[in-house]
Parts: sequence; C-alpha cells; structure tokens
Amino acid sequence: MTGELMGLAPVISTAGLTKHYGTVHALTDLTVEVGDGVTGLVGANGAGKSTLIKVLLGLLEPTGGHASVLGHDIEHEGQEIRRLVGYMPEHDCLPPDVSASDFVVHMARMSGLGASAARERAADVLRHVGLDEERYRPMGGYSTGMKQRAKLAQALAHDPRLVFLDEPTNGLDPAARTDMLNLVRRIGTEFGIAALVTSHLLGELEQVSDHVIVLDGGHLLRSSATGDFLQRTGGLLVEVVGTETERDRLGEALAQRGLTCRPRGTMVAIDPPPPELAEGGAVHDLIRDVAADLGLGLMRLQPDRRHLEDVFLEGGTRV
Ligand SMILES: Nc1ncnc2c1ncn2[C@@H]1O[C@H](COP(=O)(O)OP(=O)(O)OP(=O)(O)O)[C@@H](O)[C@H]1O
Repeated sequence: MTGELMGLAPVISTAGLTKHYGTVHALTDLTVEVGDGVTGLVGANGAGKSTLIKVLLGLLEPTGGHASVLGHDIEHEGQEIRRLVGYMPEHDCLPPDVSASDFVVHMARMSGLGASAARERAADVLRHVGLDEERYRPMGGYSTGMKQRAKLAQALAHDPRLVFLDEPTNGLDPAARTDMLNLVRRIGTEFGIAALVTSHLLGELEQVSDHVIVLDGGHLLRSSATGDFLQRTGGLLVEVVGTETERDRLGEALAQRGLTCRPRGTMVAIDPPPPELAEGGAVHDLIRDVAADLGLGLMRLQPDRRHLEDVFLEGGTRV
C-alpha cells in the first residue's frame, strides 16, 4: 500500500469493513489501505464504491468492521472527518437558482471560513476548476461538465486534506472527461490533496491514479500500485511505416522466425518470445534485422503491457 511503502500513516485504513442494506451485501469484509496521491476506486455499477465513501464519511453506519480516515475513527469522529475531507457526490445536488460563486462561498462559510476568506477561497477554487464568467450564472443552466466542475469546487472549498470524488467524469463527453481527469491529477500533485476517485471506466483511472483498488460485488478484488496493474506481459508491440500490408509482411516474416504474432490496430503484437530469443535482447535484434531485410522502416518497438481491463477480463482473484 502507498502509505505503508512510504513509511507514512495511511490516509484511509479499513479492517473487515462490512455494510449490508437489509439483504443487500454492499460491502463485505473489506480490509484495505489508501495512501497519499490519487487512488482510483474501480468497480462495475453496484460494486459498493459509493457505499464505501458514505461509510468513510460517517454518513452511513457500518454493519461490521472498522475504519479510520486521516487517523480518525469513522464511527465516533465523523464530524472531524467531514471537516478535513471534501466530498463530490455522484448525483446532481446543486441548487438550480444559485450561482456557483454564491454556492461555493456558502460551502466555505459553512466550513468555518470568515466572509472575505470564503470569497477569496471560492474565487481561487472556481478558477482552478475552470469556471470563469459562468460562475455568476445560476447553476440550473449549466452543462453537465460545468455542473461537475461546480461540484468539484465545493469539495475543495474548505481546503481539505483529502477529497472523495464519486464518478467525476459521469456524463461528460470525451474532451470534458480528459479535462476533468487532468484536474483530478492536479489535485493529487500540484494541490497536494489526497484523492479517492471512483469510476466504472477502468481505462481512465490508469491515466491519473498512483494506486488502484478494485471492488467486485462488495469484495476487494485487488489493491495495487497502478504500475503493477500495467505490468509488462513479456510480449512486444512493433509498428512499421506503411499500411496493413507492411504490418502483415512483418508479422508473417517474424512468424517464420519462430515468433507468435497477431495484428493489433496498426501494430504487430508479439507473444513472449521463446527462451533462446528472450536472452540479452536477441528478439529486438531479430525484429530490427527482419524489418531491414524487408526494407521496412521501424517506427515503434515497445513492451506490451496489461491494462486494467485485463484484470477484469481475467476474472482476477479475490484477496
Ligand atoms: N440505500 C440503499 N438501500 C438498499 N440498497 C442499496 C442502497 N444504496 C445502495 N444499495 C445497493 O448496494 C449495492 C452497492 O451500491 P453502491 O451505490 O455503493 O455501488 P456503486 O459501486 O457506487 O455503484 P454506482 O456506480 O452504480 O453508484 C448495490 O447493489 C445497490 O443497489
């Protein structure tokens, strides 16, 4: 876990955390730690992500187990936790007749800032999230992207140590999604605020998270550094100048030399080579020589990596 590795106290720590809604087992025996930086909380709809956040905020009582957030016990110190933590809920919760500016000032005042400090802080966070002149307009007329930014701004209003961002990219088009992910990354790096961010889209979290926790039906499927999810497969990806014809000529020639190849987009994906070619970069030399013999220009030769989707496709092992 991130915190343990760095010798720091974890930002969040749970032990056997369980939450049932009647017969629905939303979280089961969850033991996990979250450190500083950005942590992705991934899982399909209904996996228990929002429930975990609400339990950690002290808004829902756990059925069993324990958890602490920034060193505070969730059952007895919920108020202290909510003072230190910002929360961007999944669903629309913005008053339509109020401007983002008034709303964020209000949220900052609620957290104890004086009138002028709250105005200053609101202007800062609204600028950081990219709401400019629109911030003076009633939020009812905002696009989904602007609403998500306003929700994020209110989560940052009281200068929290940690933010819970529940599906911040929900409903956004690809460009707005990229902007939001960049913002999430900046929160964890430039602003130095730890972030637990949920998504059911696995690919997007691998771009911004230092660590990823995967939930499946309320169970912990996996918790590791993002780099470990993207571990090398031992295979290679090669791209040559030209079209599919050149790609396939290379693939066929490499297959004749004992490599297992298949097309993947514009590239040739090569399975981990046999031991005699894996040693000392022999496979790289072979690919270079085969491309040269065919008169093909090598554009790219890189390790093939697993992606977060693969963890799900493989079914994974519950830990
Ligand atoms: N108040 C509630 N009463 C009963 N069941 C609930 C309640 N809230 C959530 N659930 C159920 O608990 C399970 C986990 O829900 P949760 O909202 O935590 O999942 P999630 O991973 O956040 O999914 P989503 O992204 O769809 O919100 C689901 O089966 C859900 O239907």
